[in-house]
Amino acid sequence: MSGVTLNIQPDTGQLAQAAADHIAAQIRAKPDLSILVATGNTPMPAYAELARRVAAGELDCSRVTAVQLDEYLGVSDDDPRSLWGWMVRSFVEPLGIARTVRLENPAQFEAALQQLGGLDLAILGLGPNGHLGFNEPPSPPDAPTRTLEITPESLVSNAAYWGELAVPTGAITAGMDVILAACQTLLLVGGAHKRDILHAAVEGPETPEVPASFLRRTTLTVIADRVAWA
Ligand SMILES: O=C(O)[C@H](O)[C@@H](O)[C@H](O)[C@H](O)COP(=O)(O)O
Repeated sequence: MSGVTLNIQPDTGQLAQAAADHIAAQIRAKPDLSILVATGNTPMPAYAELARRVAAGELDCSRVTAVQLDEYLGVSDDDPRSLWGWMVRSFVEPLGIARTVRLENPAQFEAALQQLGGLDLAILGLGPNGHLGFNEPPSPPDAPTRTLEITPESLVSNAAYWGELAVPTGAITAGMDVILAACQTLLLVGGAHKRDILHAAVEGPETPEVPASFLRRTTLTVIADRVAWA
């Protein structure tokens, strides 16, 4: 079943609370939830709120499986730019998650997902160019898990994460096919600079030029702050 639920929050703090509520409710309903986990800046306050709830004994994530969404090519585990490292530090460890699926290569990843029985939830951020993970435009809905060159626009947006360090130019990403097969998708969007692309994703035509526009084929919840929508 597909359908879009739009949840507009007054500010980024309440966006994080609403996102944590949404994710926590799904974990309570299915404690062995399998979750595709975005890094990037937008979800971090929500992950911190989930970690607070775990530490307070309000939420148990010990049976959850965390699945890696994307990674730069040629970056070792101890490199500060490792997206695996970012996911482990921000989500896996603070939530007490024991099981993970790492994205190493397309064949390994697809086999691991099959063994897992698919994804229950995909937590996603929205690229300024409409990308999901590193499914850069143009990405059709059947774009598979693959390695690719990061677009100049995403190199600029990713530079904000790493200070003086250069952004690697290659990446591997879970495919559009993997994301769109998730039982539910959650798109987290904050900031006025995302307004146009958010409207394109939610209201514009479905097009490979805006990969996020295909999320409407899934059971999609968008949680955004007011400036990203108004
Ligand atoms: O980092 C990731 O996991 C994704 O590769 C990326 O798709 C990200 O979610 C968007 O680029 C939005 O990033 P922000 O949340 O930092 O705006």
